[in-house]
Amino acid sequence: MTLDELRDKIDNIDDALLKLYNERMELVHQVGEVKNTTGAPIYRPEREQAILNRLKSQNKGKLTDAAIDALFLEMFAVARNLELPEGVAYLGPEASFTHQAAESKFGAMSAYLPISSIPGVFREVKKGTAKFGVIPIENSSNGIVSDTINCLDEYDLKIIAEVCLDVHMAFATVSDDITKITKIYSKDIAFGQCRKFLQDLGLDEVEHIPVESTVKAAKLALKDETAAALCPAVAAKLNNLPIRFNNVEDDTNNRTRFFIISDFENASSGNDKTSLLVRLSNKPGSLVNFLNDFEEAHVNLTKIKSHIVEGESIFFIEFHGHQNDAHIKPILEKHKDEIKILGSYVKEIDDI
Ligand SMILES: O=C(O)C(=O)C[C@]1(C(=O)O)C=C[C@@H](O)C=C1
Repeated sequence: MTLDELRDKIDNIDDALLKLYNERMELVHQVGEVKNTTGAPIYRPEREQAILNRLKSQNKGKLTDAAIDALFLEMFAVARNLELPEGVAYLGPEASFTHQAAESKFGAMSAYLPISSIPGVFREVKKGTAKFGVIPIENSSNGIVSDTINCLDEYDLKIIAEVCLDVHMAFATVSDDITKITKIYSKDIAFGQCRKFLQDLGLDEVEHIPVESTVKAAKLALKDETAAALCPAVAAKLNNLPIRFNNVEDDTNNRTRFFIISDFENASSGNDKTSLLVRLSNKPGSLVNFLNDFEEAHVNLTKIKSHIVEGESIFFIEFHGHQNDAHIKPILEKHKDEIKILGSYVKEIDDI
């Protein structure tokens, strides 16, 4: 076939797709009307997951699972915005890793609100300025984010989804001579994550200047020929700062997990994870007794981390399953005075 013939065929398919998209959006609009009468949430991660699973299992074409995710998640985000435009608050600034995590769930069309602190994200969701909040919960190198645990404890909001992102750093500078670099801007945590790279290039001795965000680091490096920034590639691109080296972090498996919080509870998807905060009495064996109940019910515990809130020790616990599953509900009921259920949500990863 000639190029023109191939393009004619593509045009025909695009016309058919447009018609189908509009037909689908018409139905989505009707779903929105039904939900409006009952006050049901627009975002249903478990329904989206079920659609994706069904499509992937019947897929016989060139599309990979990741490609199906990319196409359909964007379409769901557009659909949700047509049902009811809802804001997304995230730990900013723009181009932060949390922003990327937010965009991976809420697509290009959502109204985003960068917030400068984790408690600020919780406040804005609680007030209703935004329907959803996106915050980091843990990083594979740096562990649990205490601010997020504190806020999950303090606020009556639910975890409704998790997102996991590979965290890659770029070394970006306007200088084309690395030996002229006298200072590097980044977030304090990032210098430690890129220590070997800095040593290898003889940049461990130059001044390391910690700033609030890697986006700010990119902005500062842009103004100074003797400076560089360690920042996500998107932050460098957003500021037109040339990237000299990509993926400069020591641990190339560096990953961060994020939570999406809102004011509603998910229904079961059949592939869920649940997060809890647990305050146990200060008696010998109380933790073992608590955990035994999960073992006896064959519940797979995936995480247990102790955390101090105002001098008091609490546990952050996660397990596979939904809080309403028949084998889990009785355990949560038995311990209801000791636990705070933070949410059940579609399991994206087994553990970070
Ligand atoms: O099924 C629903 O509840 C819908 O609102 C429709 C739809 C979709 O586009 O298929 C859109 C948003 C929800 O998150 C899940 C699915």
